[in-house]
Amino acid sequence: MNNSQKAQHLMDVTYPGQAGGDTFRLLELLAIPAFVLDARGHAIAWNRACERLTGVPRYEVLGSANAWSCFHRDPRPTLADLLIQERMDEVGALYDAHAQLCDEPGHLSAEGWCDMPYAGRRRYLAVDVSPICDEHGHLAAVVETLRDMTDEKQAQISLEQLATRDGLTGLANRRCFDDTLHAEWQRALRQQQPLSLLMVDVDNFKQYNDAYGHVGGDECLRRVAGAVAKEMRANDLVARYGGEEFAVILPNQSLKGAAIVAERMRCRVEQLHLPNLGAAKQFVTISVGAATALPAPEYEPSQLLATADAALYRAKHMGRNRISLTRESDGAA
Ligand SMILES: Nc1nc2c(ncn2[C@@H]2O[C@H](COP(=O)(O)OP(=O)(O)OP(=O)(O)O)[C@@H](O)[C@H]2O)c(=O)[nH]1
Repeated sequence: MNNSQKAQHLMDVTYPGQAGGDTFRLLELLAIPAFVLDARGHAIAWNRACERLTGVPRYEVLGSANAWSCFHRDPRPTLADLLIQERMDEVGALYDAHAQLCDEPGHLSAEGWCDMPYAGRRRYLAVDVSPICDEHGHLAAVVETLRDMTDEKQAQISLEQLATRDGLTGLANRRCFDDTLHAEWQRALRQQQPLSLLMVDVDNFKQYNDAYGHVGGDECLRRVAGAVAKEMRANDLVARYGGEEFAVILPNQSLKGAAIVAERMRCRVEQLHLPNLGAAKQFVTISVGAATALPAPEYEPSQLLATADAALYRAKHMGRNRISLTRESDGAA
């Protein structure tokens, strides 16, 4: 039996007497993972490549409405399900990106992360769906083809990280900070919410470098960065602003809340107990300036920065290892 006879035999066994058997046979020969759902959402084809991608053999899927469970841990429809159930308005919420494949309705592509619970590794899949209609134009089935784009996606994420991360500490870099501050300022303006900013500076760091060398200084910056970042919530951003200075954006946070975060950071760094024998406290400490603004069209984010900077300067002036908050006289923010 040659390969094509073998494939034919396999399809006859798998889909005995199935209408559209030729289509399914072709599908089986495809190197691209593909499956077909009928108009009720039941799987009627599941090719070899799809078995390899998902780790699920066809006999476990065919005839069931559970194709989704081969891709996701929690219940959620495949793109083919969405097309069958006429729920295309949900595509945007379920996938990272999507587009119409051609002018004809129902031909769609989308991409996003899938858990792949049986294959055992998350994968970023690009998915295309196309409807199959009967002679009356009614939807009879939907073909879904899949491409594993995990390597490409990871390369893209790494590139984005290179562009937005600080190489020494792994925190957001200055460019990312500037972009985020601008975006958060606009959001706070639209939503009329407060925006808080912390400027954080390592105390007596010149002495630290002098005592422990530049390599020791770098390690110290990494430890301080880690401690500062531990106080962050999901929507906050902590960045290396430059040298031994860090900046923290706290969206929708009052000055009182910002002061609490700042004090927690100060304590956390102090508790690292990193020796700095040249400093008064004998340990590495930080000073923090906090400022809050309710953005208005006549103000600029740079004013908030200047106010937080002034507060930081005051904390240094008052003896370091402390936080200082905005005062009215510090400016508009
Ligand atoms: N190891 C290391 N040192 C850095 C880095 N960036 C800046 N520095 C050093 O940080 C020190 C900052 O010194 P100063 O600006 O005088 O401030 P300070 O000694 O911390 O004094 P106060 O801020 O007033 O408490 C300088 O010695 C810089 O060379 C870095 O990436 N790695």
